[in-house]
Amino acid sequence: MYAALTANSLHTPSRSAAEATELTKIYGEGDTRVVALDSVSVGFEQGRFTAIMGPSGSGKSTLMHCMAGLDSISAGSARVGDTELSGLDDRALTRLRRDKIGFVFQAFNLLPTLTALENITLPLAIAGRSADQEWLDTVVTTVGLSGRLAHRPAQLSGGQQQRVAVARALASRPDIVFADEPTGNLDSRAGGEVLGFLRESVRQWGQTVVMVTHDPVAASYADRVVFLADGRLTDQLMDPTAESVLDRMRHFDTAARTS
Ligand SMILES: Nc1ncnc2c1ncn2[C@@H]1O[C@H](COP(=O)(O)OP(=O)(O)OP(=O)(O)O)[C@@H](O)[C@H]1O
Repeated sequence: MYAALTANSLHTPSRSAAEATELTKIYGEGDTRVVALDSVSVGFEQGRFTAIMGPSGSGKSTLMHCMAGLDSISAGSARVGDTELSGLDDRALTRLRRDKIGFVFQAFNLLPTLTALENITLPLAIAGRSADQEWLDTVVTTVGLSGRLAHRPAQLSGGQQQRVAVARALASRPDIVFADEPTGNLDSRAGGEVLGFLRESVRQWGQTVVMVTHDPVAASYADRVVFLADGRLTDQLMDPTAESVLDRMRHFDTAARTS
């Protein structure tokens, strides 16, 4: 039997790069009211790779979107670095996302008319910041894109496009990278490469990464997996392997069927 969580709370002992405290998100009202997150408390440790898992509809994307300032929160708080998100207006949230957060989405979200290099440096250009050339070279080399920088997204494979997206997320040295199903559109080899680069950014550069995934193999690249069910945190696993994640998921399935 796995240890039950008495509180809906998974705080980490050291300083968190981002933290939710009793975070609640409610969509709709009346008959359409959905409690997507129900008083969730969780910290995402600095310089660590955390995966968020759980069944479809359990609130994974909502948690990520609320923590990344992409969605408003209904109650409780969400903090990124020293910034409390709940008090921020749209302008301040945009600035926070631009300056502090890197994003990797399932659908790559590259601009088709720009080259790989232009896509990578676009967030910096929008922020009016010039790229740190040495850092950019390091990132581009690490993700294996040196020979592809002049290509447009349509001239790149899915795996290469997602590597551009990873380089774009890392280029500004953000406080935290949020990745939403980053390997969902990739075959296992390309997916493994992308996960390897995210893992490497944590190991080499102390990057903080938070990733939503359905895939136990993807989750095994993380240092820690937190599990959601019905908008609540149910468990966590440290130093996961694909087998231990699968095992935990089977346990939840059994518990759900017998409860
Ligand atoms: N914009 C919205 N309006 C209304 N309800 C929403 C909205 N976004 C999410 N929900 C609901 O909130 C709950 C949590 O959704 P969420 O997308 O966070 O789950 P998830 O775990 O990411 O699911 P999946 O794995 O299928 O992507 C679901 O019941 C969903 O229907």
